[in-house]
Formats: sequence, C-alpha cells, structure tokens
Amino acid sequence: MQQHYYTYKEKFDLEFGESLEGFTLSYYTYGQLNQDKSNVIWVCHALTGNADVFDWWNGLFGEDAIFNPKDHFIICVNVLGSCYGSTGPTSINPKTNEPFYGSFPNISIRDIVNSLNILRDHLGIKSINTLIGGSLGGQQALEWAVMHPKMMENLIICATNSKHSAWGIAFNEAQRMSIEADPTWGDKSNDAGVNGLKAARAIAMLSYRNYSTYEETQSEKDVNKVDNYRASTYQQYQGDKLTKRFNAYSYWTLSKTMDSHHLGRNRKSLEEALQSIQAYTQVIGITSDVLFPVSEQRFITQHIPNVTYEEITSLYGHDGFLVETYKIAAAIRAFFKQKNKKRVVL
Ligand SMILES: CC(=O)SCCNC(=O)CCNC(=O)[C@H](O)C(C)(C)COP(=O)(O)OP(=O)(O)OC[C@H]1O[C@@H](n2cnc3c(N)ncnc32)[C@H](O)[C@@H]1OP(=O)(O)O
Ligand SMILES: N[C@@H](CCO)C(=O)O
Repeated sequence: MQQHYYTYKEKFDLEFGESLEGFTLSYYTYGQLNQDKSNVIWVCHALTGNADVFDWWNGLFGEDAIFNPKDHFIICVNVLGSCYGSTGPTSINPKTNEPFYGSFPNISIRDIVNSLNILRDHLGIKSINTLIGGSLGGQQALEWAVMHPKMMENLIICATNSKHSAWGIAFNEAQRMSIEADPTWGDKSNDAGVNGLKAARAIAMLSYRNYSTYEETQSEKDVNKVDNYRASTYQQYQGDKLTKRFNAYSYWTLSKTMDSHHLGRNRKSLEEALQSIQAYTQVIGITSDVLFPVSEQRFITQHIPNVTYEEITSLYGHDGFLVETYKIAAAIRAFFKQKNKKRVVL
C-alpha cells in the first residue's frame, strides 16, 4: 500500500458557482498498473470513509480477496470536503491563509467526480476496469458513469440511489441541526461543533441500522434496569467514536453534498441519465436498509441498459454494505461470471 498526494494548481470551478484555487487529493494505491493499464479497480468511499480501502472494506479488498494487489491496481481517493488529507474545511484557504472552516464552498457529487477524473488523467489511466462504491461512494460512481460513460468497463454500486431522497435529506438536516445547536459551531477551530457532531452520529446510527439491529445487539438483559441502558451507552459510544476521527465542518459539508445528489439535474431526466450508462453494471441492495431502501436500487436497475441486480440480507441495515463483505464478494464473483448474460428485468 502506498499513500500519495496530488495537487491540482489551477482554478477549479464548482457546480454551484463557487470555485477553489486548486485542490489536493490524498489517495492510496495497492498493487501495480499492468502494461496496458487495464487492471484498474477504482473505489469511491462513503460519508466518513477514507482512502485506506483495505482497512474499511477488508474482505472485499485484501491480499487474498476478490480485489487484490496481485491482480489489480486498486486506487481509493479521499474525497474533496473530507478530513483525511484532501482539501476540505480544515484546509488552508489560499485566499486568506487561514482554514476555510464555515467558508468552505458547497460542493456537489459532480465536483467530486471532476476532481477524481482530473487525478485519473494525471495518472495516465485511460480506462477503469471496475468502478465500485457504496452509499455516497455509489452516488459518485453512478455520476461518473453518467458523466463519462466510456470510462469504465464495469460498475458496481451498493446501497445507493440515483437522487437523494426526502427521507435521506431529512435525516441529514436533523444531523446538521444538532451540529448547528452546538454553541461552538462556527468557531474558527478544528473542534467546533464537536458535541453537535456526537449527537449527529447518534441520529445517523438510527438510519444506518434498524429496529432489528438494535433489538438483536442492544436490548437490555437486566429487567430491573431503569437507566443507563445498553442502547443508550451504545449511542453515546458511537457518537464519541466518530468525534475522535472526523471533523464537524467536513461532516456538515459532505451531508450537503449527499443531499444535492441528483443524476437528473440539468439533464433531460433521471431515467435518461441512467439509460446513458454504458458500463456493465451490478446493483446491490441490502434488504434491511432503511436509509437507501431497495426500492431505490430497483429503480436504478430498471433504467441501466446492461445490468444485474442482487439483494443481500443483513442484520446491519444500510451499514450492511460495509459489514457483509463476504456476501458482497460472492455476489460480485457471480456478476463477473454471468457478465455476458442478459439483463435482469424486475
Ligand atoms: C481512521 C479510521 O478509523 S477509519 C474507519 C473507517 N471507517 C469508515 O470507513 C466508515 C465506515 N465504517 C463504519 O461506519 C463502521 O466502522 C462499521 C459500520 C463498518 C462497523 O461499525 P462498528 O461501530 O464497528 O460496529 P458495531 O455497531 O458493532 O459497534 C461496535 C463498537 O461499539 C461498542 N459497543 C457495542 N455495544 C455497546 C454498548 N452497549 N455501549 C457502549 N459501547 C458499545 C463495541 O465495544 C465496539 O467498540 P469498538 O468500535 O471500539 O471496537
Ligand atoms: N457508516 C457509513 C454510513 C454512510 O454510508 C459511514 O460512516 O460512512
């Protein structure tokens, strides 16, 4: 594994009218590019993920996994707006020589894809063998496949959607309200909004999991207990855990990025955007996902021309796309095997 940085020094215009004076992307690579550069597996990470895909998608990516450094050149890039080395709210704004914090521009999934595509070009990669992502990562992968339909041979998207739902936006708004209610929010400090972020993650967990997950893993064993329930300490713990590795400004920014995801924006329609995808596509849904319900992946499947669809069962709801790596790997193996068969009609 190697960690790299790439800095783009030109003005970078953003979809919603603002611009960045260049940007830096932090990215990890595993394995070597083969001679004809045909073994590229490009991974797009989710909301709080980072570029070290062998760490967070272990089982799908690894020495002996389906995507491995012996056969593939694997690349994963920390997205713009995040806080793991790429340009984001805690980076220095070259115009002021101070961190952006609250002045970081509103960035879209298309902006993220444009930045990834600039890096791809810089690396001399003409085509991507397989582009893969889940959740916010799936939104990027879908957008990339619409913006550059000839760029990737295979597209694998998991627990994602073609436009962010009212339900998803409402969850994100509730989380932003928590962050904004923190009295330190707006401070010019990396710790601004930290308690709000803790509450936001606790809210988010309710959407990443579901009733059954909590019932199975956090139900109270002690019938006489009347406070400090397991479910309560779990929520506190998960909130705290995120604050130790993520920044509230980045979280706020990327939740906005997720909200504005819409493949149909300034195009004829959502359906036509999906129809324009040329990659051979596998769509994977998690049956217990309440945040990106399978109806969203079924919709995507109905409109992409060359597609297969797989539903996976999991106790973990939306987070199943991160947890069920062996089931997902099995589905992907089957996808590659049946690549030349006809599309599944739902
Ligand atoms: C630098 C980095 O860390 S990068 C990490 C990369 N992360 C990403 O890419 C984001 C995606 N990953 C995730 O969102 C998560 O890691 C997931 C979904 C894959 C797994 O979620 P987890 O939180 O690990 O699983 P789970 O819900 O079972 O919770 C387990 C944790 O809760 C703790 N816990 C469980 N029950 C309770 C409880 N009742 N009270 C308090 N703590 C509890 C466990 O001790 C465990 O703690 P640990 O994480 O310190 O080991
Ligand atoms: N657990 C995931 C959920 C969003 O897909 C994350 O934190 O990125």
